[in-house]
Amino acid sequence: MRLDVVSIFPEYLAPLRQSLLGRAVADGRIQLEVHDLRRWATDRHRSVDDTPYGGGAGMVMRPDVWAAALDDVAPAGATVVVPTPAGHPFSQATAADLARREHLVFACGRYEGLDQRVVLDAARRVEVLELSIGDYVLAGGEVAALVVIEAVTRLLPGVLGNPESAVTDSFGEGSPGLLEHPAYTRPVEFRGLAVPPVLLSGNHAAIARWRRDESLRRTARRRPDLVARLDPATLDAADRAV
Ligand SMILES: Nc1c(O)cccc1[N+](=O)[O-]
Repeated sequence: MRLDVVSIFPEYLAPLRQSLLGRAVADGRIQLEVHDLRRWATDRHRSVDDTPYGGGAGMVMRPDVWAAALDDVAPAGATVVVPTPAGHPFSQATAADLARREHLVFACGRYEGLDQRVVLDAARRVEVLELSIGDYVLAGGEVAALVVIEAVTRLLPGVLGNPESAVTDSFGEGSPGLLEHPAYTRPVEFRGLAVPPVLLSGNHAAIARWRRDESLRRTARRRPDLVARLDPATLDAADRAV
């Protein structure tokens, strides 16, 4: 997979060269290039934004600068991802879809975002996905791009240390639509808090049952919206008793 990220703050993307992803980049399993949007600015002030038509607060990022950048960085076949609070909700399913693509280009906006014609123009020749990672206000798209890139690249074969955890995590492909159960490690007692005895029992069936019950309880408490989406056919009698 090739990743290109365009931003006026390229240094924001430095975390992409750390940890497992950084190792995949260093050994060439993933190609990564981060671009400073101001490289495509044309005036002597290297400006990238302007006042909004129709008035209102804030500044809008200029279409000429962004279009020139995407013309260079997003060839035919690439998928352009625009992180924006107005985007389609990003989910694990979206991450799995993006993980199957060859070339992702992240257009990280600032201020009030990109002139909409940047999206409309790019969409004439490549797929453009406007995605939101959540209903809260960020200063720009860079942090959202980091979230999406991590969620996507950890699904790529050979990038994640333990492929199994990509399946068992909350929302992972192996997860039945439930939040992950609580996890414990040594010591068996810590500050007066003990590990649930079932986890020490060696009884794998009982451990699996406890973990499922805890997932159901946690999901019912924290994410009733996920419970409402569960397929009743996937719940057995023991589930219903939780
Ligand atoms: N929420 C938000 C934002 O405020 C700015 C850029 C991107 C996002 N987002 O992807 O969710």
